[in-house]
Amino acid sequence: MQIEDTALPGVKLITPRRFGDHRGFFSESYSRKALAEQGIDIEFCQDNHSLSAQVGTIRGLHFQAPPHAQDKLVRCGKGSLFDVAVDIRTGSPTYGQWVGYELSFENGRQLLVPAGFAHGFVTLLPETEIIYKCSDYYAPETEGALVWDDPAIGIDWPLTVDPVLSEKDAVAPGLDGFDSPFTWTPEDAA
Ligand SMILES: Cc1cn([C@H]2C[C@H](O)[C@@H](COP(=O)(O)OP(=O)(O)O[C@H]3O[C@H](C)C(=O)[C@H](O)[C@H]3O)O2)c(=O)[nH]c1=O
Repeated sequence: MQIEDTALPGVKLITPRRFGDHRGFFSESYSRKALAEQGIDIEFCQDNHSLSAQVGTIRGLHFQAPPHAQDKLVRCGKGSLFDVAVDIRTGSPTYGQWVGYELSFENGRQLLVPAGFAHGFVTLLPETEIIYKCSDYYAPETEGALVWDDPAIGIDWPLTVDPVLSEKDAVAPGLDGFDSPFTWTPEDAA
């Protein structure tokens, strides 16, 4: 398994090994032990799986606030998507900055999105399925959202069509005036 740092400390790009043969491939898509051996020891408790039928479906930018903040380990089970993490920790040197990567069935890549980061994605193929592990349970009373196209964040979405959005996502607020429930500490830089 390959683990790569990104421009946002804590956000990691993870590529599990695939064993190909005449039948196809086998991959350990998740191993707590393998991650812990590389310093990533998270106790995930909930798996999420969603299907987005249309290209250009954007889900996000979402987060859960403490005490139910979620680390997420995201992968694409079918199709392709551009997965984005945004640093929303007050005081962080990278506050409001984002990283994005194509996760697809083909490339098998995964993105670790720690608590303190908003998460969202846009689909690049029809019938795309996202599967992700969460380190805390769904707690709708703690959910928060930021609007996908906030110029203050400036995500360069690979969009070729008008986005397909939920009603909630279409009216989410921007970063201006956002009172983040997360605070960065120097230990986060470690
Ligand atoms: C997130 C969640 C939702 N739900 C129910 C609530 C709604 O009735 C339905 C759809 O929820 P929502 O429209 O919030 O789904 P997404 O827009 O895909 O939200 C997710 O999108 C981005 C990409 C995320 O990272 C979050 O996990 C999550 O916010 O599923 C549950 O029952 N459990 C859950 O954990």
